[in-house]
Amino acid sequence: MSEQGKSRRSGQPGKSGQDQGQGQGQGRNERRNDQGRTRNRGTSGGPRQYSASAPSQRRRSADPSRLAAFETLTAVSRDDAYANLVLPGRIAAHRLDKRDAGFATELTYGALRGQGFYDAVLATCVDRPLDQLDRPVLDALRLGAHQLLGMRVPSHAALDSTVSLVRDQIGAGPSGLVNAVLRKVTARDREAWLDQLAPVDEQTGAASDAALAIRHSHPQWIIRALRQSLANHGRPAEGRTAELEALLEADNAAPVVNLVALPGLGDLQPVLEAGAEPGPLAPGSALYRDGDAGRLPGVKEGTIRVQDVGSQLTARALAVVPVGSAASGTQGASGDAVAPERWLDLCAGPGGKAALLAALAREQGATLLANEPAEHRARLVENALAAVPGGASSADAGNTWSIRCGDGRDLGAEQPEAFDRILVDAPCTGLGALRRRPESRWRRQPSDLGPLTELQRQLLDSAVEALKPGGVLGYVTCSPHPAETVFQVQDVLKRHPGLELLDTTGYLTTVAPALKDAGSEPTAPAADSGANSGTRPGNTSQLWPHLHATDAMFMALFRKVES
Ligand SMILES: C[S@@+](CC[C@H](N)C(=O)[O-])C[C@H]1O[C@@H](n2cnc3c(N)ncnc32)[C@H](O)[C@@H]1O
Repeated sequence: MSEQGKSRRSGQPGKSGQDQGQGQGQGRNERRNDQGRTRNRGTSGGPRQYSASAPSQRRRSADPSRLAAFETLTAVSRDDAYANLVLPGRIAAHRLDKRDAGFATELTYGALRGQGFYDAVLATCVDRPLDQLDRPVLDALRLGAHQLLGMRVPSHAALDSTVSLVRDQIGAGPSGLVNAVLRKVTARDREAWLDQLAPVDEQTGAASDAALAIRHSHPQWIIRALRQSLANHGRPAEGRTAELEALLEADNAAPVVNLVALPGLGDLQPVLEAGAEPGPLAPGSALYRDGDAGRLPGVKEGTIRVQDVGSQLTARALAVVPVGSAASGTQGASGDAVAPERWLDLCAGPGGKAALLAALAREQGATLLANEPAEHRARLVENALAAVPGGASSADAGNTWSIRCGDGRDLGAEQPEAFDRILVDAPCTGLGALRRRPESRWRRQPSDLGPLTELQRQLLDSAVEALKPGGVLGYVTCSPHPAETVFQVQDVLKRHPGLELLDTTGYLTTVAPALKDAGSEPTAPAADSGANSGTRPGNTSQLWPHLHATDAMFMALFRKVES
């Protein structure tokens, strides 16, 4: 199989691709190294005050697990790094055992998730605005505050260890300030701080958005968007605030590791024997609660993959929808053999869904083109797909999959009516994955929505053009924000009257019957919400962390009506 234009064979992502990776927290034209740090940022995090002693001398006296957490936080705040990419390297560098690695992980993620609350507390204990503190000092204060107010670390241990860390890593002067501030923090426990800073109405028990923002450590604009989305999805008005709080709490809970065995390639049995439990929702899935999933059999080989169950279900649902008679893969009236189906993953990086789709395509005798514009992310896609035989550069005949490194907005014009199934897993705010990306809620801004929704719209238009008549399109976001989900669906239906919205919930429950059995189907726009024009209940689907223990994935399935 040879792809035209900017298409590249496996292993050779094209030079034409630019990093336009807004997907899940990434900005345009960013480059990240293996540690997840942006390159060439130098010391953009503002002035730093390091002590005069050599790093090797300093490190000797700092507690290694706290040091790993501190280094991760400073990389996040100074270099815009992703904590989940930096932390494993720091854990390895400090040779932390399982227990200490667990402590460092809780400390890092807890401090990042709880930043809204901890900053509100710290602001009352510091004699200047927090943004006037050196960033490493603020990072250390957040680590101290989380130990004092969010973990069961005895106060004296939290205080002493944080002060030593600051003395070793930043200097004696800042350690005095940190000592004084954290002593003030110890004056109240968590509940007392919440009562002071984020009171609830004594009569009604209701909290303002400002109070919820502190109580659950989310920016207010995200709280408003989540409330709106719950309302649009017909969640009962009575108890909606309690439901909103349950959702915010789910965002703050560490997610259980979800695994998937690539169909026809991965064997779940050894993983279950190694301590994983069978996944209750998705076929071929497992949950792992016991440490480093990287050590489980099959994970290194890539046939067992770490992937949120919501993501698994969207890929599987796209694969089961029947395509119309004009598309490939269906038997003609004469019974003649027809061409294999062609599948497209338009926004594939880093390749989670593409790997599952490629394995499903291989089983169904179809082929997959995985497209990604950012070169370094296209390489991640290639790594993800490596476990599936039949890559375009492999000796294997058949070429199950290939990679194109280019802008998905060009693909429709480049290859019109070429694909039977297309996944548009669009770049989005990622508000549905706050559990996994603890820093992203503080990075995202409401102003991100405009460019992202415009890009989603253009990618959808390109996908519609690339879709064969009778073909199936899956639109997916890892966000429940109405502008990225139900309103995007209404708009695409208006722009393309030849698109038919399918029973998405029906297909999701086909691949995950447990969703129905548990009486917990994905939610759909309510009749009176204004978000359902042109749609029926069930024909878009929203999963939720607090209802389904998945990321808040949205999916809408369409078919291009044959002319
Ligand atoms: C939500 S992520 C996709 C996640 C992926 N499907 C997975 O399951 O691993 C969105 C991806 O879209 C890519 N992207 C950004 N701009 C794009 C464009 N113009 N065309 C195609 N993809 C784009 C981003 O780089 C990012 O990798």
